[in-house]
Parts: sequence; C-alpha cells; structure tokens
Amino acid sequence: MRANSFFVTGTDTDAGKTFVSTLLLQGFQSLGISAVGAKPIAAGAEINEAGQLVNSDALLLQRHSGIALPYSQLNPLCFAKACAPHFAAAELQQPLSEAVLSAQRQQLEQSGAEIVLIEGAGGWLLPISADRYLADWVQAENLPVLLVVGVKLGCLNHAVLTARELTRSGCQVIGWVANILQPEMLFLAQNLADLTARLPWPLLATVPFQPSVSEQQAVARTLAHATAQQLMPT
Ligand SMILES: Nc1ncnc2c1ncn2[C@@H]1O[C@H](COP(=O)(O)OP(=O)(O)OP(=O)(O)O)[C@@H](O)[C@H]1O
Ligand SMILES: C[C@H](N)[C@H](N)CCCCCC(=O)O
Ligand SMILES: [Mg+2]
Repeated sequence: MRANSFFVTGTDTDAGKTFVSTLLLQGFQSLGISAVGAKPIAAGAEINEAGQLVNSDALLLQRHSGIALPYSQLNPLCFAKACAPHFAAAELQQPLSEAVLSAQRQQLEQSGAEIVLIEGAGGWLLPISADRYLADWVQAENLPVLLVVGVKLGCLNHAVLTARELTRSGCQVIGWVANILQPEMLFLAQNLADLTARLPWPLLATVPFQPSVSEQQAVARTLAHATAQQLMPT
C-alpha cells in the first residue's frame, strides 16, 4: 500500500503548522487511520543524549505519528541554527537537495502508513536555494496543500498573499485552518469572516488559543476527517 501525502504550509513561521499538525495526527489516530508526520527541512536544533542533532518540531511529529520511524527518516535535513535554512545549509556546504526531499517522500509512502503529513518550514515561499523555493518542490511533486493561518493582527495580508501564490502554483489546496494566536485581537469574529470570504478554499476548522483537552479532541477529529475525505475519497 502506498500512502497519500500532503503538505502543511502556513502564513508565516510560528503560524502554528506544528501545533495543527500534531492535532491532525491525533485526529487520524482517533479515526483509526495510520499517519506519519515529517519535517524534511528543520532549522533550529539541539544535540540529544545520543549525540544526534534533533529539532523539536520533528520530535513532536515523531511522537504523534501512528507508526514508529527513525528520526533521520522524518527529518533528513536538520540544522542547528534557528534561521532561514538555506543560510545554514550554505554555511555547511550542504545543499537543500530536492532529490533528498523526493527520496524521503517515497520512503515514507512505503512505510505502511496510510497518510504522510509533510510540514514545511517558515511560510509558503521558503527559499531552498538562490532560485528555488520549497513551494516549487511541492508543486513538482503534485502534493495537496493545507494552509494554516495564524490568526493575529496582520494575518489578512499574509493569508491573501499566500493564497494568491498558492493559486498561481496550481497546487491542489485541501482547505485552510484558522489557528487563533491572539484571542484578545480586536474584531476577531470579523477577521475570521473576512478570511472566509477572501480565501477560495473551505475552512476546515478553527483551533482555539490554548485549547482544552476536549476542544483539542473535537478539533483534531474534525480536521482529520475533512483532510482524510479529501485525500482518500471513497
Ligand atoms: N492555537 C494555539 N494556542 C496556543 N499556542 C499555540 C497555538 N498555535 C501555536 N501555538 C504556539 O505558538 C508557537 C508557534 O507554533 P508552531 O511551532 O506550531 O509554529 P510553526 O508554524 O510550526 O513554526 P515553524 O515555522 O518554526 O515550523 C508554539 O510555541 C506553539 O505551541
Ligand atoms: C527557525 C524557524 N523556527 C523556522 N523553522 C525557519 C523560518 C525560516 C523563515 C525564512 C523567511 O521566510 O524569512
Ligand atoms: Mg513547525
């Protein structure tokens, strides 16, 4: 069996891609769907007890995956410095190779999982070289995309810019998630309505700020159900 993969992008770094991805993985598990989460390119990492460079996003995705896989399969390109990853890669003369990304995807799709969640880094137009973006690889791979909007002041501009570029890419967009980062934001309900009117894809779920356990469980199931329906239509 070959898994269905999809790519999680966000309106910016810290939009909540990992937060939403771990909810999605929990939701898949509660629906009885085996899923793995991967972070192909990670910048910002520490040496663990085994002497291995590890990134906290990749570790969270590993912990919430339904299939246990070695760290290097989930995060082949890992850099210590918390920066735009192509700078860290250039400093070490280790290119962010699209061939490595494609090989990782293939391997994960043959891991026995039904769904492979691939988290990006930063926003949609993350540079991976002088003239390529991670978005170009996603487009070349024909990966469906899920957009996480970090709902805070400034998100309208970030979301619409991202949407325009996603549309231009021709990528299939599964939908978007409203991830509330500033619950005290003025006109929060109006911002959500405005995003809903401007984004041409379905709102799959709204993730509250610091959701309670029961809120997490509910949103995880809703999100996972909607995503699985798009990826594995019956
Ligand atoms: N709904 C939320 N409620 C409370 N905290 C949140 C929420 N969403 C995200 N956060 C927190 O905000 C921070 C940034 O979120 P997260 O790490 O998921 O962003 P990201 O988009 O994955 O960033 P990166 O580009 O580094 O991968 C984290 O500390 C996370 O726990
Ligand atoms: C280090 C950080 N947490 C992310 N993983 C990488 C963010 C890269 C942003 C690049 C940019 O768009 O300027
Ligand atoms: Mg992340």
